[in-house]
Amino acid sequence: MSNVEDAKRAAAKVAVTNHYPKDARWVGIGSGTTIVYVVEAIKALGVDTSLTHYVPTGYQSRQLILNAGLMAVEFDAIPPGTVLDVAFDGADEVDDDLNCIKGGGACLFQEKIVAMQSKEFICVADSRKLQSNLLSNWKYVPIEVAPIAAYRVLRKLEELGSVKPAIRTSLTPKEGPLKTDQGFFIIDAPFPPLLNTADIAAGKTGSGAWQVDALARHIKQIAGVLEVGLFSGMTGPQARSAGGVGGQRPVAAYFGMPDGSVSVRKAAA
Ligand SMILES: O=C(CO)[C@H](O)[C@H](O)COP(=O)(O)O
Repeated sequence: MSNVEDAKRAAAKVAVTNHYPKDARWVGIGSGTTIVYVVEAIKALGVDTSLTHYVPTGYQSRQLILNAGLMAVEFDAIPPGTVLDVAFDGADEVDDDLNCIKGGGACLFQEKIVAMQSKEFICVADSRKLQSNLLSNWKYVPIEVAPIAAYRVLRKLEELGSVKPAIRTSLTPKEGPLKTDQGFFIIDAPFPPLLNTADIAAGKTGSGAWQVDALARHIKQIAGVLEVGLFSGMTGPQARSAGGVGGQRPVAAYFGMPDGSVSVRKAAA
């Protein structure tokens, strides 16, 4: 087992220990390689899961839930008014404000609606994802788009300053664009590193540098965009005190470090 895998497992264990309610009824399960260790940690708790509904964020996530012997309930089968107790997910990068880039695994749309339907969204990752600013190590924003609008969206992204945005292609021997679980395309749009709130407070703007929320809003406004892989704005508790349900930004992010420790970033209340 590599150090990175050990780090993911360690972070998942601490995140689940700290945030999994023992009487959970509705739990969001994200996508990717790290979430596998979250499900492992949930099973290791040894709590009764027979009445718990696990809401997947895509095909891989659903298979993970089913293979663990847990009950999978698709997002559109959640009874009206139900708020998930918690959602766990990985991330491609997390900044000082706990804004995230997601979508490396092409599941960002379902990941966002599950996070936003949850009281608490918890992020689990390894130290490579821990950065002060988004787009430092991970170089592009994944964006889910309607296939018919893909070339128009590419041009609009260039107008926003993206250099060489590209339609993601399939990793399989089948040539052509990768299709998401919605049958949409993913565009990967490189931008320069984004500004965090400390940069804004310090008056740092930088040429062509976007603030996270502002870039997310501008991309979302392009007709043909289903969802943007920038998770920013309110946390779940903030959204609920504003009369909403949940937020896109995690309340806490856990990072497995190379020395075996787990580093935690928590959102301000
Ligand atoms: O956003 C995602 C999928 O759309 C994943 O959560 C993200 O890519 C992290 O994956 P991994 O845990 O394999 O590093």
